[in-house]
Amino acid sequence: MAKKIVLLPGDGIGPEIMESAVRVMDQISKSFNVTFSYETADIGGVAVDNHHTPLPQTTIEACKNADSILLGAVGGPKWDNIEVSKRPEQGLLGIRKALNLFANLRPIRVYKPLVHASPLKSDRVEGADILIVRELTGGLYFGTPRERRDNGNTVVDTLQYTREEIKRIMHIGFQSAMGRSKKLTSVDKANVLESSRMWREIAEEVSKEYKEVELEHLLVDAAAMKLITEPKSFDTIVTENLFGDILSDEASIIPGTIGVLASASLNDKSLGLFEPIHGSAPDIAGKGIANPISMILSVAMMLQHSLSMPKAAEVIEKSVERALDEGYHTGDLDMDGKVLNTVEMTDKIIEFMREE
Ligand SMILES: NC(=O)C1=CN([C@@H]2O[C@H](COP(=O)(O)OP(=O)(O)OC[C@H]3O[C@@H](n4cnc5c(N)ncnc54)[C@H](O)[C@@H]3O)[C@@H](O)[C@H]2O)C=CC1
Ligand SMILES: CC(C)CC(=O)C(=O)O
Ligand SMILES: [Mg+2]
Repeated sequence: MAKKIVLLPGDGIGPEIMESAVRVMDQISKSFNVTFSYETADIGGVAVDNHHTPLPQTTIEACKNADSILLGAVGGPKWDNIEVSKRPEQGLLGIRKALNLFANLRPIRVYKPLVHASPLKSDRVEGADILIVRELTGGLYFGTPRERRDNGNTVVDTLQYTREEIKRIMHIGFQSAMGRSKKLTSVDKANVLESSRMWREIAEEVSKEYKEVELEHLLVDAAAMKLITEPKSFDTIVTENLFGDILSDEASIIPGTIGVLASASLNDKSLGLFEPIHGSAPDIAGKGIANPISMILSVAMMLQHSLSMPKAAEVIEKSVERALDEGYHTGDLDMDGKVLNTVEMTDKIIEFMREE
């Protein structure tokens, strides 16, 4: 039976790189003799324009009935000054909450050809391989109250976590570390924040169930520095929502561009949403030059984590690596070789997929 994939292209470069994703899926379909059926739905700014809300109920329903979901990106200057509940970003936060996608996996791998694309010294980045496990449905992005008070002269955001929310993401952190090199760095700000002190306590508690995993704690400010100075000292990182958001964008310096970083957002069932870690890149939207690799590797993560097709995921990863290895890249990467646009880069990757 056909696997039902909901496509949420969103805004800015979202639709441009989603086209690449669908072409790659079509190739997988041919090579592996599987059928995908696609349903496209609105989210973010495009949904505000078409439905007056960044997350229409029809989009939530389509996602709930899907085998898996791909998302491009949301947001852009057009919607920066509308009322908060209608901001495109609320659509993304809303779908994460509606589907309980609490575990966000953000791998940072330096493909060999990217070693010299990084602004960091190559001996620091060669072989770096990090997985950031980011809590995705709690913390500052969701806590209430969040409001202006005192005639607009005071502002409140709320950082709230329950014990259960921390425990479940900690288990994902430890389980991920078990499948890798058994080292887990829990990142917090326990010298200042009560929420971080509870985070650290729970990390210690849960670690008793994973005796083989070496657990270390790192304060987020020091972690931000060490990620750049010693990226290879990390294996798996587990952290709360805001810290994970910031640290993963920072980590894009390691492979040299945010345009190659993909992610999986998973719940406790088997449903997942797969998306690049970057945003809608309004500065390059409409020019056809976005790097499609972040989206194409999100397809690979979907095949791996959601559709039980690890071989197909491998074909995509190998083809991406080969394209980069042969010098083909988009303009966001500072490396030797041939600069291609989004469509040409996708063509190259698909050409190599056919040869796998
Ligand atoms: N998951 C999502 O949908 C996210 C949405 N946003 C939204 O996106 C909009 C723009 O946010 P920014 O802060 O500019 O972050 P951004 O991630 O969109 O862009 C940051 C920089 O990275 C570049 N970049 C990003 N993706 C690229 C790709 N695939 N290829 C080549 N270059 C790429 C952009 O051109 C820009 O210079 C905002 O409205 C923001 O709220 C931001 C982050 C995540
Ligand atoms: C709501 C989003 C714009 C948050 C974000 O930047 C992300 O998830 O990477
Ligand atoms: Mg972000």
